[in-house]
Amino acid sequence: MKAAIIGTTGYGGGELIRILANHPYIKIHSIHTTRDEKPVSEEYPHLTGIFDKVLTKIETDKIAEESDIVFLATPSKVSGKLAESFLNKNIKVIDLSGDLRLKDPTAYEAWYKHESVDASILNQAVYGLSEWNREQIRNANLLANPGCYPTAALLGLAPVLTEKLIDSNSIIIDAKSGVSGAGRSPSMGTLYAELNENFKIYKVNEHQHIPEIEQQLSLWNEEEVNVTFSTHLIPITRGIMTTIYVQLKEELNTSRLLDLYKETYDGHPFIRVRKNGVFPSVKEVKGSNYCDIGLNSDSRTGRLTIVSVIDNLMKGAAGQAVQNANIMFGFEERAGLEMIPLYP
Ligand SMILES: NC(=O)C1=CN([C@@H]2O[C@H](COP(=O)(O)OP(=O)(O)OC[C@H]3O[C@@H](n4cnc5c(N)ncnc54)[C@H](OP(=O)(O)O)[C@@H]3O)[C@@H](O)[C@H]2O)C=CC1
Ligand SMILES: CC(=O)N[C@@H](CCC(=O)OP(=O)(O)O)C(=O)O
Repeated sequence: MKAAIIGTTGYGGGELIRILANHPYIKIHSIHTTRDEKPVSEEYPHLTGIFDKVLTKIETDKIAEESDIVFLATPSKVSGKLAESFLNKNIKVIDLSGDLRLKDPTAYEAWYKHESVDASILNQAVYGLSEWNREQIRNANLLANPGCYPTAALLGLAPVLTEKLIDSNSIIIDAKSGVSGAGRSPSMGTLYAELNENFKIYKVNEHQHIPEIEQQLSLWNEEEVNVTFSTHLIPITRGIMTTIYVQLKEELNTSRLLDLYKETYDGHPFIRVRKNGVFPSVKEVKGSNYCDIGLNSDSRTGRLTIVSVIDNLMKGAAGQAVQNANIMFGFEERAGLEMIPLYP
C-alpha cells in the first residue's frame, strides 16, 4: 500500500514517518509541505541516513492518483478543505485534526470558532476510536482520527458507561498533557521559560475536545451526557494522563471493576489494564501505541477513580491513525506498531 503524508514537518507528521518507515505493508510514497522542497532530513536531522525522502508540494490530483491512502497531519480548517478535495478520488483519507469528528457543523463552529465543512462530508466520516468502532472503520474511506484527550478519556470511561454502571451526569475528567500536544508552531505558552517547572490549566470549560467526548459518551449512553473536562499543560514532551472521577450507581469493588475492564479489552492489543493497587504513569507508554488504565473504587464516597495514560503523538494521533489504516486495509492491527515504550 502506498501512503502520502501532508503536514509532514509537524509533530504528528514526523511521528507518522517514525512508524511508517518500518511498516511491513504500508510504504511512504510521498511527503508534502507548503514550504520549499527539500529532504525531510534537513527539517528533521534525526532522520538523516534513515529516511531522506524529499518533501514536495501538495498536488491533490497527483497524490490521489499515486497513493492508496493519505494522512492529513494538518491544522484544523486546513484538514477539512483537503479532505473535501480528496473525496471521490479513489483514495482513503485519515485526518488527524478535529475537522471531521463532530457530526453537528453548528457545534463545530461554536467550539472551533471557524467554518465547518459541509454536513454531507461530516456524515461520510467515520470516528476512528479503534477499539470501539472497528466494524465501521473497516469500511471507511474518510476517517476522523480521534483527539488525543478524547482517546484517553473515552477508553477509560467506555467499559463502565456502556455497562450503565455510573451516573452519567457525574463525570469529571481532569487531564494533563505534555507540550508536544500543542504542535510544533511556537507560541508564548510553549516557551521553555514559561513551561519549565510550571503546571498550567488552560481553556477552562472551553476546550474543543468537550463536544467530541460528549458526542461519543452520549451515543454509548443513548441519552445526552455532559462532562466537566479540564486540561493542564505540564513540562514533559510527550504524554497524557486523564484522571476521571465518576459516581457509581451501586457499590462495586475495585476487583470486580478491574475484571470488567480486562474482559472488555481482552483481545485488544493496545489496551493494558493494571492490577489492583497499581496505576500507570505516562512514561510507561511513551513512544508506544498503548493506553494503560488503572482504577480504584472508593466505598467511602461511592466514587470510582479511573486513570488512563497515552502518548499523545502515538495512541493520541499518529499511532491510532496507523492502527486505523491497518483495520481499513485488513492488516494485522499491530502491524508497524509493536514498539516497546521508551523507558526510562
Ligand atoms: N500534537 C498532538 O499531540 C496531536 C495533534 N493532533 C492534530 O493533528 C494535526 C497536526 O498536529 P501537529 O503535528 O501537532 O501540528 P504541527 O503544528 O506540529 O504541524 C502542522 C503541520 O501542518 C502543515 N500545514 C500548516 N498549514 C498548512 C496548510 N495551509 N496547508 C497544508 N499544510 C499545512 C505544516 O507543514 P508545512 O509548514 O511543512 O506546510 C505543519 O508542519 C492538528 O490538526 C492537531 O490538532 C491530534 C492529536 C494529537
Ligand atoms: C497541549 C495542547 O495544547 N494540546 C492541544 C491538543 C490539540 C489537538 O490535538 O487538537 P485537535 O485534536 O482538536 O486537532 C489542545 O489542548 O488544544
